[in-house]
Amino acid sequence: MTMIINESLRLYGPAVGLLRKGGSEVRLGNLVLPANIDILIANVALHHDPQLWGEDVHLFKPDRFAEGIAKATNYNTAAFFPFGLGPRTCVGMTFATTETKIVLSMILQRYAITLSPAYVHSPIPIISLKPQHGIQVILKSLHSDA
Ligand code: HEM
Repeated sequence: MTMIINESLRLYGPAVGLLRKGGSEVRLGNLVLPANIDILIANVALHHDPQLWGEDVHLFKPDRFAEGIAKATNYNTAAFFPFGLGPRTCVGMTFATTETKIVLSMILQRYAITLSPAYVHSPIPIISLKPQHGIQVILKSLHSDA
């Protein structure tokens, strides 16, 4: 389940970018960032970069994470950060992933889920990334008494 959550966060993480404000002028490789610059770090771009993830970057492949995040990213910390990076990293990260696992386990113990033919794949960033037309699924009870 961890692999599935990580792959979902890679392709469809709710936070598509992080905002930072530069203090003083700083040199980053060939770039000189002036003082007081606003910076948008688009993690969504890095999560979809074929140079980091390979030509199948757009495919949903949880197996990428079979040996953990470090191996999946080739030990590149800046390749995958759905919860941010550094001292302001998301304080709800463990809570959010644990809650997701509990809720998914509870649903999957009771229902088989298939995607409805009505579903239209259209992720859209409106503050956070969300499915523009919702996610229509069909739940089939696994228990005859439910
Ligand atoms: C899948 C769910 C979530 C995602 C993808 C997410 C993502 C993020 C990201 C990208 C940041 C900014 C980190 C940075 O600037 O480096 C952040 C900050 C934060 N998140 Fe989350 N978050 C999630 C759930 C939660 C939950 C459930 C809580 C609270 C229970 C939470 C509380 C916070 C707080 C308080 C901050 C600000 C931390 C700070 O500025 O020091 N988040 N989150």
